[in-house]
Amino acid sequence: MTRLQDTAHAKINLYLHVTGRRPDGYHLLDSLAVFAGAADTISVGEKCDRFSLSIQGRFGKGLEADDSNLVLKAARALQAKSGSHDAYRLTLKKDLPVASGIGGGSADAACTLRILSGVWNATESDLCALAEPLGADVPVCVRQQATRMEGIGEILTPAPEMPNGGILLINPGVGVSTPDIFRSFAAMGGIVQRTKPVLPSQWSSMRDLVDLLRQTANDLQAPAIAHAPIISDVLTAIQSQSDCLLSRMSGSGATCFGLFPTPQKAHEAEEALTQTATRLGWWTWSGPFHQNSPVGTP
Ligand SMILES: C[C@@](CO)(OP(=O)(O)O)[C@H](O)COP(=O)(O)OP(=O)(O)OC[C@H]1O[C@@H](n2ccc(N)nc2=O)[C@H](O)[C@@H]1O
Ligand SMILES: Nc1ncnc2c1ncn2[C@@H]1O[C@H](COP(=O)(O)OP(=O)(O)O)[C@@H](O)[C@H]1O
Repeated sequence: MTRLQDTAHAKINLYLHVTGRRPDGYHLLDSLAVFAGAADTISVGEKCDRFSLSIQGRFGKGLEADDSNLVLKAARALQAKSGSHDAYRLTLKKDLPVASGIGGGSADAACTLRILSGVWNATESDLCALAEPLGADVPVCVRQQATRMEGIGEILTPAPEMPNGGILLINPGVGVSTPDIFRSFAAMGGIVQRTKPVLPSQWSSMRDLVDLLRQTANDLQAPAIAHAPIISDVLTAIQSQSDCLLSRMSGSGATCFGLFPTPQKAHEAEEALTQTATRLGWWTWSGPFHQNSPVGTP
């Protein structure tokens, strides 16, 4: 019997500036993270002696359901914090590509914390404290709301809610390692001095948002293209769709996104690219941005 279920949404870095480096090697970032409707799903089933995980979904194959899985890591971290010996059968429906710059694993970890916080009455501040050691992207995924991320991802400031636009996501099926991309970033020249973007209190339209994004970049895009040149082809394919307002890579890649005036325009672009995507084995998704529901209400 399934007791609880929640969705772990794809995180999209609309811009990503690398602004510095900590003594431990982690990079300081300034990034506007938003969430797309595309998501994994996590379900909590029967109570049992030890946490167990079964994995389904298009991208489930190749992902181990062992102790390295961020779902189990998150569940055990919250169990330890709550002092409980209860454990549950967990199921992950993995519909987001793995190691693809949209934080699927981080979203899964945060989603697990949110669902189990309902079981153990953990507070949002408990979740935030547990999120940070699980990965730099996990804290932003706890709330799944438009957020400015700074530090290595732990300094979070609410950002204006997304306008009612559409987003197209394309992943060319090439897994990209985040540490490798940060290493290449340093090797290719490292930090570029940039003016810090000033975000408004709200966006009046998608065009308003895109005007600001045009003054920004994803600093990891060039190093990722050096690892996986196919990313350039994906960006060109998205940009060549009518009504595409902006195309860019998310995170450390290889998933790229296109912004459109409406979800319908994003669907039309996805349809126009169906043949290419099928021929080349690309994963595509189009639709609206995710609008958040509060923590604890799966
Ligand atoms: C680049 C970003 C941007 O949102 O997204 P993804 O490409 O992963 O989606 C994130 O910072 C990724 O966060 P996450 O994937 O959780 O990273 P972690 O597991 O904590 O770290 C993996 C490795 O990436 C490097 N790393 C990560 C984050 C950061 N701010 N600086 C880094 O240098 C480090 O080498 C670290 O060992
Ligand atoms: N539930 C999970 N989903 C995806 N990846 C996971 C998960 N648990 C552990 N991982 C590991 O985390 C790494 C980063 O995965 P992911 O979050 O999908 O990358 P990205 O943030 O680049 O999209 C993968 O290489 C994978 O082996």
